[in-house]
Amino acid sequence: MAYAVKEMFATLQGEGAQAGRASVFCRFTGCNLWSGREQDRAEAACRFCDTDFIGMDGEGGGRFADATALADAILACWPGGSTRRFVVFTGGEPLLQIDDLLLAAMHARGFEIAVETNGTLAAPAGIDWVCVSPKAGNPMVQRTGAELKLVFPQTDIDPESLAGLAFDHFFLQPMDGLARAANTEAAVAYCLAHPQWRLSVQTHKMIGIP
Ligand SMILES: C[S@@+](CC[C@H](N)C(=O)[O-])C[C@H]1O[C@@H](n2cnc3c(N)ncnc32)[C@H](O)[C@@H]1O
Ligand SMILES: Nc1nc2[nH]cc(C(=O)O)c2c(=O)[nH]1
Ligand code: SF4
Ligand SMILES: [Mg+2]
Repeated sequence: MAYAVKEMFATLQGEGAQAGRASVFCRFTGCNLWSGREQDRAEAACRFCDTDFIGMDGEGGGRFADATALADAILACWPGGSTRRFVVFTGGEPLLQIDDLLLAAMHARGFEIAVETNGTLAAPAGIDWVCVSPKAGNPMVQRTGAELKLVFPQTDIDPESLAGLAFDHFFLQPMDGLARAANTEAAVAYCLAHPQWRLSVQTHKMIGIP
């Protein structure tokens, strides 16, 4: 299968329990909850997205003909040596495109594989680190994983409704946008009162890296 990739770059994972870790980010084109066009945002199934995932015109983006071609490009992007290789598949919605061939090609190149998903699609087996970030009003199909990272606050999602799911880590990530400061304050207060939850700040935005 061919893969459509918006951009690919080396950076530090900015969010969640892997924050600070050297990574290659592979951002797939397209999402099932928003077209990505600003004129569609107000009516979209997910309305607070902070990401441009349209097209294949970003740094390192393009159409990759098969899993070997994409995996080789990701390896070429990896800045370190032969250990601790780490790829984060994101988007857009990466589970629209990830398949077993791609996972096998990354593992063959010595990569640990992480995925950032909205949880509306089942994750295939073989992903080493599944981060689910549920979106209010949309079905949560993928209900297990390494990390649940809830953008907070979202009307219609009470964190306690998710607190019993089988994840190793539970994070609240303040919703970025005009109300980021107030959302951060609310997330801090929530974590203080509900210590199962930890705060995930988007550290890459603070220090100005992608
Ligand atoms: C752009 S999404 C791509 C992956 C997938 N579609 C998803 O939603 O999880 C990557 C991460 O950014 C989070 N995110 C998106 N918009 C955000 C915002 N305005 N503030 C904070 N986090 C945001 C998502 O919830 C997700 O955890
Ligand atoms: N540095 C960095 N960390 C991230 N963690 C999740 C991101 C995403 O957009 O999926 C992201 C991102 O875009 N940049
Ligand atoms: S599901 Fe993820 S990529 Fe899609 S619009 Fe929402 S935050 Fe953005
Ligand atoms: Mg991002």
